[in-house]
Amino acid sequence: MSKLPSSASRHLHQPSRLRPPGSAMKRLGSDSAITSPQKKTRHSGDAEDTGAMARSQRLGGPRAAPGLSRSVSMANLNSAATRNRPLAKRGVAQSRLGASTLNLTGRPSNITAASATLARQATGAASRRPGANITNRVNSVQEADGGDGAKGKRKRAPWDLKGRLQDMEQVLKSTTVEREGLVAKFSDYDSRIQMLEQEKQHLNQNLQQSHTTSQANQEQIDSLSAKLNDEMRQRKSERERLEMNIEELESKKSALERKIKLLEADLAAKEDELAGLKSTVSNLTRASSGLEAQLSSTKMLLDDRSRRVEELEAQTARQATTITTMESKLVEGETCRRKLHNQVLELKGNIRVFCRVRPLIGEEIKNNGDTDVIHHISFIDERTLELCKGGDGNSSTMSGLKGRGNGNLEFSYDKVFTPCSTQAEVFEEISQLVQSALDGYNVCVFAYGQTGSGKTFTMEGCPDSDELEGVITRTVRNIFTSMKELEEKGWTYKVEASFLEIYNETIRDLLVSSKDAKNLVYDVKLVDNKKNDTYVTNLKVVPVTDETQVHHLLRMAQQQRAVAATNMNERSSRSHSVFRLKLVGENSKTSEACEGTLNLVDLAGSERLKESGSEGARLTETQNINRSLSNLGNVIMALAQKQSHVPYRNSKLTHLLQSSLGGNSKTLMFVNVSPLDACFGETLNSLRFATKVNQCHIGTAIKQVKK
Ligand SMILES: Nc1ncnc2c1ncn2[C@@H]1O[C@H](COP(=O)(O)OP(=O)(O)OP(=O)(O)O)[C@@H](O)[C@H]1O
Repeated sequence: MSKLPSSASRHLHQPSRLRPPGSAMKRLGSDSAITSPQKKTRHSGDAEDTGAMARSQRLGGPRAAPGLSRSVSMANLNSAATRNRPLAKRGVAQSRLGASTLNLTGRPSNITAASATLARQATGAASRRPGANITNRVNSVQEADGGDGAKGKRKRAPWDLKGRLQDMEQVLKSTTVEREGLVAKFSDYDSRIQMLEQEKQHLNQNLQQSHTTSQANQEQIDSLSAKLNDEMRQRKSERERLEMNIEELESKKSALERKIKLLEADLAAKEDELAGLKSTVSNLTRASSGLEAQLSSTKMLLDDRSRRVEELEAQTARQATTITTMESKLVEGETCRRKLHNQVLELKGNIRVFCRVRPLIGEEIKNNGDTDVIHHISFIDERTLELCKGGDGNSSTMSGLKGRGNGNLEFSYDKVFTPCSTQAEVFEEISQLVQSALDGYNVCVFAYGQTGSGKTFTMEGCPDSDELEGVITRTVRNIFTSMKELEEKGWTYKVEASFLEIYNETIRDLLVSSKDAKNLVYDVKLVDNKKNDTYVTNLKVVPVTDETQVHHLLRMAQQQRAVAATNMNERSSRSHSVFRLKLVGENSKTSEACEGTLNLVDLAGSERLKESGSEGARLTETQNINRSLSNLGNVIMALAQKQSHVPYRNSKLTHLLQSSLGGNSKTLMFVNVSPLDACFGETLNSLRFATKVNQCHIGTAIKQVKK
């Protein structure tokens, strides 16, 4: 009995020597926690413990202490053994086993509890008196026997001390035996406890070792974890970088894919183009071979042509010689032509008369019964017209006029233009005459007729219409065109223009404004007393080189002309206008030179005084006009009759035209006739005057050769 407390107390005081089992178990648990499925079946048996150990070893964790599993196995065995023992004995054994097991499982509270139980049992056994215990047992035996009735012994009577002593001895014996058994068991337990202690120490050492190993492993795990974390961070950043790279590459890839698609489309187009070009190249190759063949044939042809060219060049040289000869002949022919031309004109007469009847215009047609038929004038042929006036008895008595006996008068001139004649037709007839001025002749064309008969229309025309251009404009163009043509024949000309008017026997320069000409005196003078050539003092003479310059001068003169209204014509020109071109030519081939003057004169109206109804200033105008016109007739008559004195100086007009009316000039007079029935008398006067002029033979025109 004394051993039990010491043993129990040893157990009670030993836990301090033990490493806290919880920590070991925890380590094991933590080690084995990696394989949690095994943890669930951990306490199911030795095999499972062995498996756990094996797994623990495989995992590299601390090996489970063999003693621990052994103790557990033993505890299990003991527990199985105690199940077959009597209940009283089993309690002590269980307590011990429980203490042992609990020590191994490392639960200090359980150890304390087990130790307390053992202590209580020991204390209880020690504190109980043997006698009392035996008495109790005897009593309990007796009670049990009494209770059974016939089976057990009867309860001893109080007086049966001997019986009772025997019972007590018997109980003592059995108690002693039991005690001995217990002592043996205790000693057995002690030895087992010692063994377990050793085993525990061994386990603790193992545990310590495992702990150390575990710590090292933990450190290793920690460092590995840190490394792993670093590695993972690096991997993560690397992955992020790679993902960014991938994204970038993806975008690049998609851009490249788009580019590839574009390039593919481009490539397809280029391929198409290439195919087209290939076919073009093949076509061109075929064409080239054709062209090469053509080229070789062309080369042959060219050689042939080169030979031909050489032949032609030789021929050309021969022809050039011929041309030079021909040209010299042509010049001779031109000189001859000029001679013949002038001979023809001389034969025609040096003063010629053209008659022109203007058409009815505007209101005149209406007043004529809405017809443009002129009743009193008949056109017999190109040179003859007939004036018909019933009851005009004077006509037949007029000298020089043919009468048909019906009262009609017939007038013949070099040409008669009807109202239908155009400006171009009129000019056609005088173009050869004006060209004589280029040949060195003095030419004078003047228009005579009553106011409103068409003199200005004939000479100047309508400036705004090419079709209605008059004689002056067409003459200027014709002269410049002829000058150009004559250049080929060696002729070069200098042309000078002047434009004047004679108003009330006063000369006025139409190329100078009235303001500029204010203090200038214009007078007609003879260039040379031996000749009839005249000039006008202070008159502006403008050198001209082309048609445009002359047109400019004509426009200027037109503005300057004095135009006054009269009863006969609202635009009646009350002055004589004289446009003069001086043409000086030289022939570089023949060394010929010539000087001609062309006078284009628009005379003032020739109406009679009593019919014009003029008074005052207008009367003076008319008188001056009539005087100059009648003097013109007198000069022509004197020339025709070859009188010794020709009254040129009686009027400014005849004085100015002296050289153009004399024997060395060619003169053309237009007699313009009004179609109006009311103008019959004036028409008759004009036609009579023209007839007189037409009958004159002034003389032979002389070419003015410049020396
Ligand atoms: N052949 C013609 N064809 C058409 N109209 C014409 C013709 N001749 C003259 N005329 C017209 O008759 C009118 C008078 O003509 P113009 O002015 O030429 O007469 P004139 O004789 O010059 O008169 P004046 O002596 O008063 O200057 C003008 O309106 C003119 O346009």
